[in-house]
Amino acid sequence: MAATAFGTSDFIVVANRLPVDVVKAPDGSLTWKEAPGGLVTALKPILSARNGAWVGWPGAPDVGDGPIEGQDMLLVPVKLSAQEVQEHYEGFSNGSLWPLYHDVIVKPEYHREWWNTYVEVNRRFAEETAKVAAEGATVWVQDYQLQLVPKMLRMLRPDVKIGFFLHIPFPPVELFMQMPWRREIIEGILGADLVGFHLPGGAQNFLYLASKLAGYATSKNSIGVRSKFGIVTVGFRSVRVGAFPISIDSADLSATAKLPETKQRARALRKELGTPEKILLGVDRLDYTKGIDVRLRAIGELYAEGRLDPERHVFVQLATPSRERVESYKVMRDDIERQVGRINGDFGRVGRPVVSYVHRPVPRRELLAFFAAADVMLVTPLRDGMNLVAKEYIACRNDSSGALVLSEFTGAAAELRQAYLCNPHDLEGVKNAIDEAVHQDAEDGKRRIRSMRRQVLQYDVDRWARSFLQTLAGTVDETPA
Ligand SMILES: Nc1ncnc2c1ncn2[C@@H]1O[C@H](COP(=O)(O)OP(=O)(O)O)[C@@H](O)[C@H]1O
Ligand SMILES: O=P(O)(O)OC[C@H]1O[C@H](O[C@H]2O[C@H](CO)[C@@H](O)[C@H](O)[C@H]2O)[C@H](O)[C@@H](O)[C@@H]1O
Repeated sequence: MAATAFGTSDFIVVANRLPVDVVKAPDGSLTWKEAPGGLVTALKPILSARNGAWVGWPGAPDVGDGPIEGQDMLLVPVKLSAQEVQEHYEGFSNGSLWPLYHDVIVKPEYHREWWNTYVEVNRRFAEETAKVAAEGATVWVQDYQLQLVPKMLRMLRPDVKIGFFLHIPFPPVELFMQMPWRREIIEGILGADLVGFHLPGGAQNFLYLASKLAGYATSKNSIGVRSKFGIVTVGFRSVRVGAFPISIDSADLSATAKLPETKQRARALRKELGTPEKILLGVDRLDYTKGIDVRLRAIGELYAEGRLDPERHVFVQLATPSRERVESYKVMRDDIERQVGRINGDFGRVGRPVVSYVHRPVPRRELLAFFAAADVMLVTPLRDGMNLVAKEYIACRNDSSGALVLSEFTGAAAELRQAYLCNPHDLEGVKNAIDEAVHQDAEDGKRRIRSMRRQVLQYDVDRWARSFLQTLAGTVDETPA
């Protein structure tokens, strides 16, 4: 699959963001920087290997028109005005859909203007994609920001094969029914030939809604892990619906973590942190779904109860800025920074904070050195579609040392059963999981990490993409579960 000489492509990823963001320097010049989040981490190696095209928003309002060659792929920018960014991205995508699909952790807001702009922006994405898709191309539409694109694209280009993958949880019917435009969303997604979710539960929720809300006939079979799927009959078409848990480029991460320079940097980090006995680490986009506040509360109480020792145990939280203009994100940032200050005030000393907090993205190599240095990784979301960070940490533990504390409310918990699993709503449970992980028996710890490494190294991002794309192409067994 490749971009053709005529500016069209036979393999296209359509995602809200391009894999790089345009940044405007004070002198007006434009540069590119890596876009945040797991969707980009996962899809970049897939598209580079296939030399396809990526249609997406460039993260800035005023980039030039037309496709851009680069990054082993054709980048097709969809320009959005400031108002469209506000109403489509910050508004409907991250003020309505994101909280609704993440268990209403904050209250979703529903505004007709946001919805109207969501429809318009989805239409623009569909039109741009229709222009660059070669005859019979495969188009893979990504995520909640673009749920109407499959249907719109099918109307414009009935010749292309359309896949849709949702990177976040798909909620149960009781929550989804809140959505004022619920039927339009289900119909939009059903424009695809194949609809993928991380977990069988999301696929089941979707099948149920397609039948009960939109009245389509669905296969009654239950969906198992990976290649089993259900069917929705839409007119003369069959739409397959299944679970495809995403993963990471495990071998590449493992190899980079093994490099002498990564190990050296990991040793240097330990020194910079005051050579503690144990380093605890959190790595997240600064998002209220990630449970950063929960882990800080747990750590504060563990220091207060003497179960963690400020002289021997330090915590590092790396937080990438995210959706900073959305009010709930501002409120959460203030809360987290207040908690960091309080814990350091109570338990740190001058020149030796117990919590080191960084509010900016860390370069990839540096991040891997942190994973290699961390004795205990804390992943405590209140809800998360998958959570690639948990898998990245495991891939970097080449000597099988370390421990993972993992929320049951992540997609990753379905695969990483040997983690110290916890319920993020149960503070004592989170504290106990952290305590156990910090004080684990070394041999038991190795057994756990080895077992998780087998899973992560075997089922990598390439297998994820291949299993989705082969199902879309109809080259795998189509017998439902
Ligand atoms: N502070 C950070 N610096 C650099 N990369 C980060 C940082 N926080 C998260 N990342 C990267 O972003 C991705 C996050 O993916 P994931 O855990 O699936 O959650 P999400 O996509 O919701 O942000 C991972 O590849 C992770 O390594
Ligand atoms: O584009 P942003 O608004 O900056 O947000 C970043 C991405 O966040 C979400 O990531 C999800 O995808 C991951 C990979 O499948 C998954 O592991 C994680 O659980 C999800 O939260 C979002 O879904 C993406 O669209 C964003 O680009």
